[in-house]
Amino acid sequence: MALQKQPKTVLVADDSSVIRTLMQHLLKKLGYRAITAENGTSCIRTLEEEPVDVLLLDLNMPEKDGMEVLSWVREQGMTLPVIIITALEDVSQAVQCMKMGAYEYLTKPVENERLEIILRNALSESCLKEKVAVLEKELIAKDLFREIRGNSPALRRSIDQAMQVMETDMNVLLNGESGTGKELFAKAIHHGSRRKGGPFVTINCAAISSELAESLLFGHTKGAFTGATADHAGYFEQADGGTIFLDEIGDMSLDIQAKVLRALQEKKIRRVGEKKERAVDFRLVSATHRDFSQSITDKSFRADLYYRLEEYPLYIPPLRERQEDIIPLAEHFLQEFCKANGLDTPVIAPEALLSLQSHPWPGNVRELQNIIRRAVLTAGEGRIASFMPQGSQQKSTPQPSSLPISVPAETTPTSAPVKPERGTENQAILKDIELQAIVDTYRECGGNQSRTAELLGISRSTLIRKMKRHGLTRSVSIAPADRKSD
Ligand SMILES: Nc1ncnc2c1ncn2[C@@H]1O[C@H](COP(=O)(O)OP(=O)(O)OP(=O)(O)O)[C@@H](O)[C@H]1O
Repeated sequence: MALQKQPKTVLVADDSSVIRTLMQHLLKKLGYRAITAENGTSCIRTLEEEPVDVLLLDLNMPEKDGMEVLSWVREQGMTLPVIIITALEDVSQAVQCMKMGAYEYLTKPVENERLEIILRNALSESCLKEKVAVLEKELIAKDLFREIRGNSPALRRSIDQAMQVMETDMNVLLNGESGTGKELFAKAIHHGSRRKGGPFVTINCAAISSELAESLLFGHTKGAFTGATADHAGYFEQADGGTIFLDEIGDMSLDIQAKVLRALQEKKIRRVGEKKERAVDFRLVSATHRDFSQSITDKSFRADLYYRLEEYPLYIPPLRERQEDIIPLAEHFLQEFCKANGLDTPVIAPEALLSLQSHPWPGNVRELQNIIRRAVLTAGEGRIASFMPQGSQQKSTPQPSSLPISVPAETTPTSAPVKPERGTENQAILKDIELQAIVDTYRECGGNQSRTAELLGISRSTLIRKMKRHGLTRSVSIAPADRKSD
């Protein structure tokens, strides 16, 4: 069933009940929804309470007159067209109204046909303006978030939320695994805020010792402690007028947490060794990969600070939750790295691309970026045949006990050997990747060989040969309890 178009709402503000009734009648005939106000005060109240598309405004009204209403409309930043309808033609008044942003100035009596045309034009113009404003906003957002590649629904949701909050001054808590792009989000939020002209100061809380934290965050005066040879402004002061980004905030000591809470509540800080307080105007964006509920339960993180930090919680999904982004990101990193280093861009073999999609990416986008860079450096003949697992992958590499198919210990995938000859190294890596791809796909297909072969793009007999070569037996055990029985 087609949705019915909602009629546009026209507010008629006029102290004459005759005019209001006549106008209401005419507007209804023209297909508009007409509402009325008998003076300036009730006109403003109506504008505050409900959406109005056009305002037909009389100038001479009791309480607040039309000019006052018009200036209130503009002060509020309302963009609706205001059509002045007045009894007396007064050129200087008309000029003043137009200067104040009125759409049209008409004198009574107004011909019905004329009013009809003016209303239609005013509405289509304001509709056009709205569309331009939406497009402008989209363009700005595209530019702000252009560094954040990927178009998966999960990532788009995070970007949309960041766009909603960026123009406000709310504290944002970014939550996501390491390497998901939290810092990129923090930067985009800063650049999309009214503070964009101010500084963006980043601190990794995990990287500063608790002894130094106070002085680094809040500054110190000369002589405050041994080695304090000069006055020093801390990170909060440096962020004055801008945004402070506290990365890994879950690693902050309880002592510093109390001081950060105070700074957030009072918007004032005190340098170490100084009595007076200094006012600082900052917005706080913080990030963590932790589950705070645990830290709050075990009292390693203050609940009151947590609630302040997460005025707006923003979740950044791990790469494995946005499969659609893996290949576009890989291609982007490939182009970017080759361009930056003046290298020819190699092509990626289809099986290598496939292996990217079956990897769980514990190091997220950072891991993908590193793997692509390393693959470019080791690519032979302009072709990336396979990807080198990163050191961090070791953790995620399935061990025999966690595999759905039995793998002899000596053939368990490993990360690259420490420093073998290049040829041997590449062979070992290729072997690892192949084994990994087979194991992952086999598990995904619930032990169905034909389906596994199809997904891997090889024949069933090749799959069986490869499984034999890697020492993989066909005894499949999908349930964890069964695994050891192979
Ligand atoms: N969507 C993305 N598009 C392009 N590059 C990305 C994207 N996400 C992350 N990166 C890149 O991955 C790397 C890690 O990103 P970033 O430092 O923002 O992650 P993080 O979540 O803050 O990590 P950590 O928690 O370890 O500090 C950076 O080089 C960043 O440029």
